[in-house]
Amino acid sequence: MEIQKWRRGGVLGRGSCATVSIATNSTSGESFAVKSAPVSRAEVLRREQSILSSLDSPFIISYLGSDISKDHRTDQLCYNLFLEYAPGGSLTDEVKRQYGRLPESVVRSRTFEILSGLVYLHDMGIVHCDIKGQNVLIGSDGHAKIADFGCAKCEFCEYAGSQISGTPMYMAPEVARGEEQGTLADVWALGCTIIEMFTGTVPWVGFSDPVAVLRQIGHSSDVPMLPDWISDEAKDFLSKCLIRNPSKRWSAEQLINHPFVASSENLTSEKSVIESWVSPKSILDQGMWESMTLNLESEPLERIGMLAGASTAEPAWSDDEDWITVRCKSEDAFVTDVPSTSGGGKEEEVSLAGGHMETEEFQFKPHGYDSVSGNKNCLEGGKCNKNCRFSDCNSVLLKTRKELSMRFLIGYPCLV
Ligand SMILES: Nc1ncnc2c1ncn2[C@@H]1O[C@H](COP(=O)(O)OP(=O)(O)OP(=O)(O)O)[C@@H](O)[C@H]1O
Repeated sequence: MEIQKWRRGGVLGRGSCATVSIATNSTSGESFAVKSAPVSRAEVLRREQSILSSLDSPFIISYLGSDISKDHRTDQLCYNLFLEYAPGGSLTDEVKRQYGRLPESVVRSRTFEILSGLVYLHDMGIVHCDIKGQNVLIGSDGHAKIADFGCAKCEFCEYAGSQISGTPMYMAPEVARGEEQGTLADVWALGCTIIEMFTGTVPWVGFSDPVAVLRQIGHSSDVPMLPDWISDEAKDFLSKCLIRNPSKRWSAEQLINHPFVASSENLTSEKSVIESWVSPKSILDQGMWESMTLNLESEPLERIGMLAGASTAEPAWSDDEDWITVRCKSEDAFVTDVPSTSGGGKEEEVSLAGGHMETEEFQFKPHGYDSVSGNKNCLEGGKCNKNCRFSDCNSVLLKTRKELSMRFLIGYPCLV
């Protein structure tokens, strides 16, 4: 359904080129994500739109439309890209929730899903150029979906894209040397993402300097170290992804038949769907230089400059939205009364419960999204119409006053 009237909710994340917020379709009541940037700086978003709008795969985040709106706070025109909302956050978030290591069975099915997305993209003549845990989102169907096409190159699109781009830690040797960035560079990055799923860390460890890591990737004969506890099948799969010479590296199409993933088609279990309903996170805890996306034109010094700039990211929550400050009265049971949403900054009391909250004072903003029943509103006019348990009403977002980088969903115990 075309999205004509919609309402912007709280910020889900901020990247280098855009802010992503949750939004509600005023006609259907359904939630979706809106990725916005000022019109004057929306070139990357328009490129993303031109690529995403031609795609249709369960393993790629769905495009729902776009428009231009006026930001009432700044009076600026904003370009908005409407996307399927991925309530499970990113794959990096999923790894963190599992204490930094996904079980091999889950790694297999996530790998199968990302690989299926890559086979589809490569067949369409598209190179993603920035595959990593942060750019894979977990959808409401429990599937991993490739997102963030801001760096993508497309053979047949209006915006072909030519420059080398991506995230240093995930770059293939030929990319780090600035030579080429084709579909096989996505396969190398997939190998790095699998290491991230197994270990919870970036593939190259012990580097404090992006130039050193680019030099290591581009000019040594090393490949990232494979975890020693994984199966031989997993090691063999990774060894095919992480071949330094791109002409010898396996393609996504070859890898989809590898025994590591061949049997995992239906492995995304009900459990992982349920586990995927969790708080989207701040980007601040992902602000390490290792994971920054860059558009790398050429020189190391320039690259460092870009990294330095990128690391000054703003907090993922802005204070100019109409959050309401509430005080936690009890540590048990229900949201018994959600105060009205009128008036940002107004302090009200609310009874909260279930799971410990480490702070007593926080802010919230209802979005009317119920994780149990799907897209139905469980909040009407700021009142909870169901006496939702925390876990029933997943999109009431909370944030602490003192730590802007933290946020919670009602229903989730402290995730800090
Ligand atoms: N469809 C979505 N559903 C839920 N959360 C999303 C969605 N799209 C993006 N996000 C959140 O917003 C964050 C930033 O989004 P995204 O990576 O697309 O922005 P970007 O500006 O392109 O980032 P980058 O700096 O990597 O280029 C993501 O890491 C994720 O947490």
